[in-house]
Amino acid sequence: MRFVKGHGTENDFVILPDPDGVLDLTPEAVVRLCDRRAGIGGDGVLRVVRTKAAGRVAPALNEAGLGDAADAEWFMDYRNADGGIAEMCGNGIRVFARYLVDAGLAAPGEWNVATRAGLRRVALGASGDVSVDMGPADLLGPAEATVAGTVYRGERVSVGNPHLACRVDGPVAALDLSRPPGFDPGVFPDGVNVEFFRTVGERHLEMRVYERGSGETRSCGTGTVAAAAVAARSAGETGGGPSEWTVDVPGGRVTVAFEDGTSRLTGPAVLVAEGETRPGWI
Ligand SMILES: N[C@@H](CCC[C@H](N)C(=O)O)C(=O)O
Repeated sequence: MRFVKGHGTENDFVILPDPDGVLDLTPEAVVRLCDRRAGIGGDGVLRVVRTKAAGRVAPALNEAGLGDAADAEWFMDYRNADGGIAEMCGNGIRVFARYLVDAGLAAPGEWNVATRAGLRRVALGASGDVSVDMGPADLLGPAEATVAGTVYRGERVSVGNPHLACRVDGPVAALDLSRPPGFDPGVFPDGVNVEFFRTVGERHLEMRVYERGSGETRSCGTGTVAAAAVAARSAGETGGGPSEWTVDVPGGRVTVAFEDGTSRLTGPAVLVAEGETRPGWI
């Protein structure tokens, strides 16, 4: 099985080129690939499938209107490190787009990628940062997370996938995220990605995240959009006007811009290695 390894602000992925959707990518195989000691290591897997073959790997979604090759040539089949499926990945889609250009499967420019959350438009050059139109960040009301016995009030946010973005007063580095934050499973029946953020300057946040299905990661693109959306609303910037936020995460920095009811995530996407798994290992 051929693979490429890449990351976006150190949120790292095993990329599996599978244009015809023929790999038997079981949850167990994903866990083995993402294992940092016995496998390749990663926060998730990005399977690269032609949209016209996506019916093989995501049949229900395809029937619900994933789009077709005219809308998006490629489908991002994203998996968390625990083998579970997620709707969207903001760092992953940048790495996915960089891989396609690097492999000569897409040209630099602007085009759609099909995801389980719908189509997302990426913009990238021959090298450098990648921008993604992430769609609207929907603020859905208050909820709580618990870390080491302390309750943090936050906001439920949908960026295609579920988030709980909690503002904290002190440095995010002080939080103990060695265990999963507690949350109400009645509010989040499918689990949730929990962000903790603090304002460190004008339209400038620092953030840490505990991801559903992957644990604490060095960055979460959809999470940065969720945190910036909550911060923008607190700053009274809820209209269609331009509002650009810088978000520092342990693995680097991204920017999140809101305009005309949508959000744009911009940040690095780096490919670091490629290879082949040993026959029979998976
Ligand atoms: N790291 C990703 C989000 C990946 C999916 C998430 N763990 C979930 O289960 O929703 C990002 O960069 O957005």
